[in-house]
Amino acid sequence: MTVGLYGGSFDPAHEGHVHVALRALRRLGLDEVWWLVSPGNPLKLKAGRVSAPLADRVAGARSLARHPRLRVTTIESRLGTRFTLDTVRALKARRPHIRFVWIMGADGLAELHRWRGWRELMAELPLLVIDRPGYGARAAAAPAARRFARHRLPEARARALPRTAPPAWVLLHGRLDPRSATEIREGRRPRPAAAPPRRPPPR
Ligand SMILES: Nc1ncnc2c1ncn2[C@@H]1O[C@H](COP(=O)(O)OP(=O)(O)OP(=O)(O)O)[C@@H](O)[C@H]1O
Ligand SMILES: O=C(O)c1ccc[n+]([C@@H]2O[C@H](COP(=O)([O-])O)[C@@H](O)[C@H]2O)c1
Repeated sequence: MTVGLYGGSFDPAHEGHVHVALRALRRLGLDEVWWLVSPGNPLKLKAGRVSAPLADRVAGARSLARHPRLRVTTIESRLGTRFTLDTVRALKARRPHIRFVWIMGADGLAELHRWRGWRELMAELPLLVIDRPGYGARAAAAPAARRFARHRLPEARARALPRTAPPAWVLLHGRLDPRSATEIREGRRPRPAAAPPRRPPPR
């Protein structure tokens, strides 16, 4: 079984998140994508940023992630982990038969070198990066992209990513989604409405 781990604050969740999760599901042919609603992004906590309560963020994500292969979870709060490296190691130990892939937007790759143990994380599981307006070039030139340049797979080989030994990563270009939680919180975009159920993706 192959599972994409999609970590985020989801404060609030929006259609950009659904776009990322469904692209990952389809391009990689994953069995499931698990949304890991973070109890607190360590970098945001350090900067003193306060998020909405976890239960509210989970409820918002569930109202959007209406697809049989998308699961919105509170795994990190249940495990008591905050750093992604700890979460991934705990999940791999508990579910040794699952092939995990980490999923993030291009802004995440641009910042990855600020995460605790980011080099070790790259050695734990493959990474899928989905391009995002304004971040593609920064991501491709970021310290993590340079450090792991020789482990980058071409987009055409994205489907092989879940079964490729880490470190391995792909930056997927293509249709971009401009939505962001910051804009929604600042009132520049309306809050997302609950979406109707979706049909399963073509396999
Ligand atoms: N429109 C988007 N396109 C690509 N990736 C996205 C998009 N929106 C969010 N992501 C990715 O989803 C993950 C979770 O993002 P997060 O919950 O922080 O939302 P956000 O819109 O980036 O929020 P904020 O504006 O508060 O930083 C991150 O890896 C982020 O890069
Ligand atoms: O492990 C870290 O040091 C780390 C630092 C920053 C962010 N993360 C994770 O990155 C994911 C995206 O966070 P966010 O707030 O940008 O949506 C989420 O799962 C965070 O826990 C992890």
